[in-house]
Order: sequence, then C-alpha cells, then structure tokens
Amino acid sequence: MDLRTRKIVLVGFMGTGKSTVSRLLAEQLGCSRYDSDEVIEQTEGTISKLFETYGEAGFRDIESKVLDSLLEVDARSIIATGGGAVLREHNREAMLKHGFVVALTADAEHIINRVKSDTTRPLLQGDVAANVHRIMEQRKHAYDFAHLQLDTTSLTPQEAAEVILQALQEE
Ligand SMILES: Nc1ncnc2c1ncn2[C@@H]1O[C@H](COP(=O)(O)OP(=O)(O)O)[C@@H](O)[C@H]1O
Ligand SMILES: O=C(O)C1=C[C@@H](OP(=O)(O)O)[C@@H](O)[C@H](O)C1
Ligand SMILES: [Mg+2]
Repeated sequence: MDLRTRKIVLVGFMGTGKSTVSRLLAEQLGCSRYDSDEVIEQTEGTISKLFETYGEAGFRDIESKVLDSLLEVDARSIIATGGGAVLREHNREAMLKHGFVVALTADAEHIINRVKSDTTRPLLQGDVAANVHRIMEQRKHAYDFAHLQLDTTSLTPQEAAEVILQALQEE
C-alpha cells in the first residue's frame, strides 16, 4: 500500500464519536474528510428516508458503493463510516486494504446518553436504550477486525484524536 494515500478509517458503534473525531483528525492532519452518511445524504436523501423506502438492505447497498468510491480516492483522507458498514465482509476487506482502521468503542450507558435525543438514526428510534443494548449484542464482535481499538468512554473527542495520531506515528 502507498502510505501517502493510506486512509484513516473510523469504524464503531453508533455514538462512539466517528463523525466528530474525523473532523478533528482532518483539521489536525490538514487533509480531506469524508463521512459516508453525509455523502449518502447529499446524493440520495436522508438516512431515515432511505431506510423507509429501501429497507436496511437497500441502505447497505448504497453505503457499500459510497464506501468503495471513498476508499478509491487517490489521496490521503479521513473516512468516518456508519456503524453498520462493517457488517459486510466486502467492506471490511476494502477498509483494511486501503486504510488504517480504527474502531472507536464506548460503554452502552455513555452511548445512550450521546444519542438519545438524536432522531437521525432509524435503528435506534423508539426505546433507544433497549435498541442500543440489543444491537450492541448482535454486533459484539463486528469491530474486532480493526487495526486499533480505542475506548472513548472517558475521553473527549480531542483526546481520542490525539491517541489516534500518536498510534499512526508509531506505525
Ligand atoms: N468522546 C466523546 N465524549 C462525549 N461526547 C461525544 C464523544 N464523541 C462524540 N460525542 C457526542 O456524541 C454524539 C454522537 O457523536 P458522533 O460523532 O455523531 O458519533 P458516530 O458518528 O460514531 O455515530 C455527538 O453529539 C457528539 O458530540
Ligand atoms: O450502525 C448503523 O447501522 C447505522 C449507523 C449510522 O451512522 P453512525 O454510526 O455515524 O451513527 C447510520 O449509518 C445509520 O443510521 C445506520
Ligand atoms: Mg456518524
């Protein structure tokens, strides 16, 4: 892999801070940043509407195409993925091929507090706490493939970005 175009790819459960930390990393490295959910929303419509119209499988098809296109960009960049992008093996392989993959984690109670008043995540609507616990259980090993695991439970987003930058230097 050409290290000059290697991406930093953030994966992790909803609310672990992928979108937030990706902004800080891009600022600090002075490189481009893409958030697959934001790219999807700019081109296809809101995530909620896409789930409603095409179902989760239809959304995942769009997500995989967008992720492929972002990973193929011939320049260094930070890529924040959606929490479910890791569910497809094709996506996991493409992330590992093109990037340094960082899995952000956090405990369920912190995640619930971070996402409970946000209505943009269709999988969490209704009983947010119960949905977080159920989906976390389903995905308990989904993020294990990453190069680095980083627990953000008691870190600020800035501290999380600093740990990632340090790990990159030590690579
Ligand atoms: N380390 C953190 N500590 C406290 N709050 C955080 C942290 N990381 C993110 N947040 C907050 O949690 C919410 C979800 O963060 P976001 O970056 O959208 O997560 P993700 O993209 O992983 O779903 C946002 O309101 C954000 O400000
Ligand atoms: O985990 C998931 O299945 C999802 C995570 C969301 O992104 P964030 O992880 O950035 O919240 C978004 O892609 C969609 O609501 C589905
Ligand atoms: Mg996000």
